[in-house]
Amino acid sequence: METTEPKLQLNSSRLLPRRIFNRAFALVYSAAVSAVLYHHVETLLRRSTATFPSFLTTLSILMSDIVLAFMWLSSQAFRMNPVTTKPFPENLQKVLNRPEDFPALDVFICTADPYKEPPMRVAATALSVMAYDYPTEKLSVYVSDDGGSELTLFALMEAAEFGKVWLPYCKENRVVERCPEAYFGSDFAARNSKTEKIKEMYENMKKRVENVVKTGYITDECKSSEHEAFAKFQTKDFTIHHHPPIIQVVSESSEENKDVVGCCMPNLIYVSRQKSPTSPHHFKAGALNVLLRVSAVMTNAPTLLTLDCDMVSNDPSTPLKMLCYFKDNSFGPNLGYVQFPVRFNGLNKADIYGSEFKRMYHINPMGLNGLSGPDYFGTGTFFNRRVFHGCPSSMIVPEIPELGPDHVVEKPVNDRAILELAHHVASCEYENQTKWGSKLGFRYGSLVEDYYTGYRLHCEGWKSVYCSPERPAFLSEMPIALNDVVTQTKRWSVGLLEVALSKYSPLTYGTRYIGPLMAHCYSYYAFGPIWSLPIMVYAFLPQTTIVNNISIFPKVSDPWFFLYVFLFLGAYGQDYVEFVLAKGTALRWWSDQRMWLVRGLSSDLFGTLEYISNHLGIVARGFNVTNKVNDDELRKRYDEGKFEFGVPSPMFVPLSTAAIVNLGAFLWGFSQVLKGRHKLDEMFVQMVLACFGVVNSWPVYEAMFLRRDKGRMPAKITLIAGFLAWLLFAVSSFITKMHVNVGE
Ligand SMILES: O=c1ccn([C@@H]2O[C@H](COP(=O)(O)OP(=O)(O)O[C@H]3O[C@H](CO)[C@@H](O)[C@H](O)[C@H]3O)[C@@H](O)[C@H]2O)c(=O)[nH]1
Ligand SMILES: [Mn+2]
Repeated sequence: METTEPKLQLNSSRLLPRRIFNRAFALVYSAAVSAVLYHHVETLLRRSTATFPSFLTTLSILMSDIVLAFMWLSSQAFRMNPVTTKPFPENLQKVLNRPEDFPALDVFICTADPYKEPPMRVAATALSVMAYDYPTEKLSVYVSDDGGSELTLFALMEAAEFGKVWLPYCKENRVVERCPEAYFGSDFAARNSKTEKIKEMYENMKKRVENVVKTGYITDECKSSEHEAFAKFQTKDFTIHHHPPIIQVVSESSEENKDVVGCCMPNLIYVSRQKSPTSPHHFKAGALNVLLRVSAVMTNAPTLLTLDCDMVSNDPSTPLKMLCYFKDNSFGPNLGYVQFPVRFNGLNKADIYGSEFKRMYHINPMGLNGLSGPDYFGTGTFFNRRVFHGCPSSMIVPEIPELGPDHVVEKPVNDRAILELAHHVASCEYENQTKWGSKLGFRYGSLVEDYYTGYRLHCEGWKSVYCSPERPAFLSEMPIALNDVVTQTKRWSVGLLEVALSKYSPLTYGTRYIGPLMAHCYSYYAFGPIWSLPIMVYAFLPQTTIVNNISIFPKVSDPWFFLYVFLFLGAYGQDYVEFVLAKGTALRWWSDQRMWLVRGLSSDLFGTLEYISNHLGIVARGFNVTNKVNDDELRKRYDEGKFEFGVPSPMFVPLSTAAIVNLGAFLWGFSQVLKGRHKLDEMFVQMVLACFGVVNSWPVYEAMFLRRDKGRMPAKITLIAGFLAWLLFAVSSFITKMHVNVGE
């Protein structure tokens, strides 16, 4: 009898048992949601004869609850089929044992501003992936520099030199932290003379790079042999917004370029695409498309990895884990990308800004795993290059054969003809009258090009996998000042609305192409900015009515009251349980829900306004790059768990006003109850909401009245917020009195 070799399992998937509970709960909860909506409509019809303010109040509550119900419904799609997966790289090694068996891998790293994104950090990211446990001759790292800065190029040249020592050292000593900064700062760093020597080399290189960044130019003695490379930046009229394409092979994978033990080095290529004030450059998506083309011409690896410049590798075996999916035939040829989670370094204990984004980066992707797969996070993603060339069943032929996914590159990266073509495909005009950005490559039209591209790929029929190994594959950093945080999420809000309200809206186009469940998942994000409406209403309306002695919710003895209790505790309870099951702490959960409220009152609201003004042509769209430089004082305050206000940002006004309004309403209501003028059972729901607002606003009060450090709330914002709160109370009581008088 014929014996077949047992097939080695490359990965396993597990359907989470909680789906049964989720489905049952969704059924019960949807009955409760319908009941409450019915209740509102009924009240509204009854009140249409009542005074205008009370009609308006019920209408606002109804609209808010419709939004909450819609968001709740969309979020259920994530809960129907959660799946986790696990790769088995040890089995893969038995299948692929010769370097030739590995597919080539092109890594894309994007940077855009040497002052917001320190070149040293970009260099560390590049080094951490150059040191992957992967055949070096198969590995190419491309750095896209939208900042068009010689400082970044200088840092990469230094990194390439240091890499010749660092790569063999890592492999010899089986170092896991292959970002030198992380390794030398950790307790795992070996203590011996060789390590000390390498550490000193690293420190010296860091000093050189940081010095150059501080002075802003590269002195002649810093420049090694590559004089001519820097000359490209010194041409007349060179600016960030206007310059020719610059492509520089910093380190070449060749016989001549070896590390200190004689092994081949990976390719490291610097790319700064051409910029011109008259051509749209489509931000990061545009940069990635240039990298797609330049890399196609130079190496054309079938697998790609996209990384933000601040996302260092934390596990050298990640590419093997990725191959456990791409090499597994059961996924079929439709597997488009493998997404690893975004995890963060240096968050404070309570993660005050909810920077972990547990729901977006961890809980929801597990839910998507049981459908067509996770959305694309923009970083930490391995792609099959083929996805950028049309749907799985029919390939779109590119303008020139060298850009096709099957094209074989036969010349070295430094070949003259290759370099010439690479410069050509990195020019501004190249994309005119082509399908790049619409049918080819990363998609244009949204500031969240990652979300949008992933969505369009799913619509074309590609699938994806979310793989979250125990040891984080990558580590990134998050902004630690509130203004930076909400500026980042404001950009996301604008980008999401651009998708939600386009002809590719997940609700319409999505439902047609990816089915209702996936479409709801994508809608949940796309329409996310409308959280702002119910949050604004619930932050101000019940509070204002307390002060005007109007009861707007069922009283405690009313059976409808219990419905409210169930809806509130049910949603919060389920959210809490999921958060804790995803290894969250109660403290971090609290911060997470608070940030949801903060975003509703700042970035979601301002993002919506920005979207509207972009649309009307009042303000130009822009990608505001997140600041990645923080001073020590700010870091210290963050580590102590203090919110950083500091700057007089307009985005702080609504949340400061809400803080004052809630406190005012709560104190006033409480005193009225004590004096017997308010009946507590009639005002109970409103008082609970105001109290909830007060508890959530605690850091705002501290920043307004108790703190003296630089991160406190600017007096200007406190004054404006105080005035607005007063105005709200005054106007509302005027209207109420007027209508009472009219009614009499
Ligand atoms: O014109 C641009 C603007 C940005 N970037 C790069 O894009 C990356 C992300 O920018 P960042 O300012 O860090 O934005 P974040 O909001 O932190 O990034 C998240 O959101 C972005 C979409 O808004 C995604 O592109 C990112 O992958 C995702 O991590 C960085 O490496 C930038 O250098 C460019 O290359 N060109
Ligand atoms: Mn970022």
